[in-house]
Amino acid sequence: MVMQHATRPNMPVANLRRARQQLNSAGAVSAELIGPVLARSWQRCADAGLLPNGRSQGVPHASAPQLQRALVQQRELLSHAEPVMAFLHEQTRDSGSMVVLANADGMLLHATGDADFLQRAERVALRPGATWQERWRGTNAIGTALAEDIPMVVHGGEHYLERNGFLTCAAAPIHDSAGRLLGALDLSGDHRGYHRHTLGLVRSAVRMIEHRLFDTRHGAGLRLRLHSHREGLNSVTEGLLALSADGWITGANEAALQMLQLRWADVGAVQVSQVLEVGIDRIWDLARQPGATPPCVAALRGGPLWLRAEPGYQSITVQVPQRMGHAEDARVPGQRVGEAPLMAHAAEPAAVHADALSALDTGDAAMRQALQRARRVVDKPIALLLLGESGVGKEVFARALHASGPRSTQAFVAVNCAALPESLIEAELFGYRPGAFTGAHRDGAPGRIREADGGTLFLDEIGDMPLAMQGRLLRVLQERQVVPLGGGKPVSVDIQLMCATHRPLRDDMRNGRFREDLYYRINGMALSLPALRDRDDLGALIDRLLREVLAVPAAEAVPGLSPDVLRCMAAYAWPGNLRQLSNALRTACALMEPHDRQIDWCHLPDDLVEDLREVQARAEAAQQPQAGAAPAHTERPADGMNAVMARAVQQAMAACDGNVSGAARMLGISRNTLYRRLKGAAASGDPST
Ligand SMILES: Nc1ncnc2c1ncn2[C@@H]1O[C@H](COP(=O)(O)OP(=O)(O)OP(=O)(O)O)[C@@H](O)[C@H]1O
Repeated sequence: MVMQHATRPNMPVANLRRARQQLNSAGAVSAELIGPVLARSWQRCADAGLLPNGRSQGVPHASAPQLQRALVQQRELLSHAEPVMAFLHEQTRDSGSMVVLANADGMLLHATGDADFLQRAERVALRPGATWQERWRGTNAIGTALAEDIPMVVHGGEHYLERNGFLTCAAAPIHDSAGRLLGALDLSGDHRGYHRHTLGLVRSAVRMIEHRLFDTRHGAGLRLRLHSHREGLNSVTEGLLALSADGWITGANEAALQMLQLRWADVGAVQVSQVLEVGIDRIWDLARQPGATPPCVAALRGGPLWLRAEPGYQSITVQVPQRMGHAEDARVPGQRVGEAPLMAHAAEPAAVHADALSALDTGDAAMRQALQRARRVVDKPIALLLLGESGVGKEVFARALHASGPRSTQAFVAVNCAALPESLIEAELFGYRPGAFTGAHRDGAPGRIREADGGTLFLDEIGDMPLAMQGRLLRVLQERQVVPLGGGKPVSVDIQLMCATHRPLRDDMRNGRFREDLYYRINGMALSLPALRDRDDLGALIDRLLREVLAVPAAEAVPGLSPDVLRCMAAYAWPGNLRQLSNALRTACALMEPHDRQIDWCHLPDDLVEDLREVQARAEAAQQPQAGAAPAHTERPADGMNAVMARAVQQAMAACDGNVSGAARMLGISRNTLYRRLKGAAASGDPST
């Protein structure tokens, strides 16, 4: 099979042709012909059953709501990548190219580039929402860079699928400061425009993104910048280390790992004094003298390095006015005694992140009370226990609290204790040393508790944790140290603990299913989140969820629900709570046609329609004097349709601050109809309207 397209000079077309022939006849390809990386990739594609000249069947493409969800999940990456992508596009403008960002699953999140090339790229689905994993698109820079976790160029005929042979692409993986793969950045263009500096440009852009992510995550704490040349400090090629106050390395970038000859598994497990000839006290001294000349110190496993230390905004000393409280009270966790926080900086993230908690307040009294109580302990080391039925939003609540607190720039690590097999929980939580057990990764793993160091550990479904593991967890919480499986030195950890369960944990404790000592450790304060059927803000909640799904700003209208549907929803028991409501609205948005003005029965998932129709039938039957059917679990007892409608009207009016037009839009009815309903309610003496 002969590929049509040219390749770059150092990969002879003849080699590619022979490698194709080998693959066709022997099912295997020789690394000598095309290099080990490409050979491995082609082999994976062949093993996945891809035909070089075929069309792949069933390639996944995200729907608008799925893409929206992926964008929300990766909003931090996106917010840092977008300006860098714009910059990269600026550098390559009019060269017939485009810049693409993909998540770790190879789904394209964002693309920008020259209009004519964007159009050509559309033809091979190089656009947001498409998946560019190797198994669907064959060897390509994004998919292969992610699979191999290395920066790489895939040029012309090196693409496994013939139809991608017109492209030349350079991509590099993006990592966070713990080494987790977040996605890849790619620059694609016509293969005739190949330039050998393209990969260098992409790598620099990725370093910029990783720098920005690092600063956001670790800006509050002590950091070191490293370089083998003094002029390299503060450039994109510098090494970055985040340090705990007592000198543990808690985050890094790849350059720092290379300079110090460390691996990602060493992050959280190695002290700075083990790799650099400098103690933590000297680093703190340097951090307090921002203008001082950077010193050059010996790296214990490499050449000398210039370094600059930065204290982070939590540690900078300023005078705190007395009326703001005692200086001691104003101290941020992790801050050293005798220092007070720089209020201007500390207040700034607080103001930004307070929105995360406020956004959860859509008017329900029980939820508001839980939020207010949580807000009071947000900056205190109090373990929080969130109680409530499945799907009420316990994890969403925990994330919002983390985002609103002083640890917001640090990790939020969620572990679902019910989802892990008992045999894996231990390794997952506590980490393990190389070779600790059969099947262990050869580099070992730091474990989720250490990944949460400096941030928040969220243990979901803690009630399902096996008793033996409860004992180990208790020891970690008491001693604030983790010992990885397979032995080794205990590693200190500083975590804010939040736990959640839908189980009656007190009962479990009384009948021996849950350790009493652990119960009191994790329950510094318990908050119960209301079930959706007990909330009185359904209208406002729906409005907020729709805005989120459709990414509509507050000032613009979102489609309303048909009055019929809303009435039934208000009377429904919602066994799956907010998860069920949110999924139903996502489905509805995906099924709406551009001309649909409101969400109606035809847009809802079938099983929900079935339940809601049952609610409707029972409510109508209840209005007939002789209809005696007992209400099913799907219906609120004694709710006639009029009462349901009155409540829906009341909620909509409250959500819109009494604005009749807004409430009518939310209910999907005309203003006149709403006035009629308000009048009717007043005449019938309904106190709620
Ligand atoms: N306040 C909210 N705003 C928007 N969506 C929400 C909110 N709360 C919950 N959801 C939706 O409900 C889903 C479930 O939320 P979450 O995982 O926090 O619930 P949970 O109570 O922790 O559930 P479980 O006990 O099953 O783990 C979320 O993925 C989200 O789609």
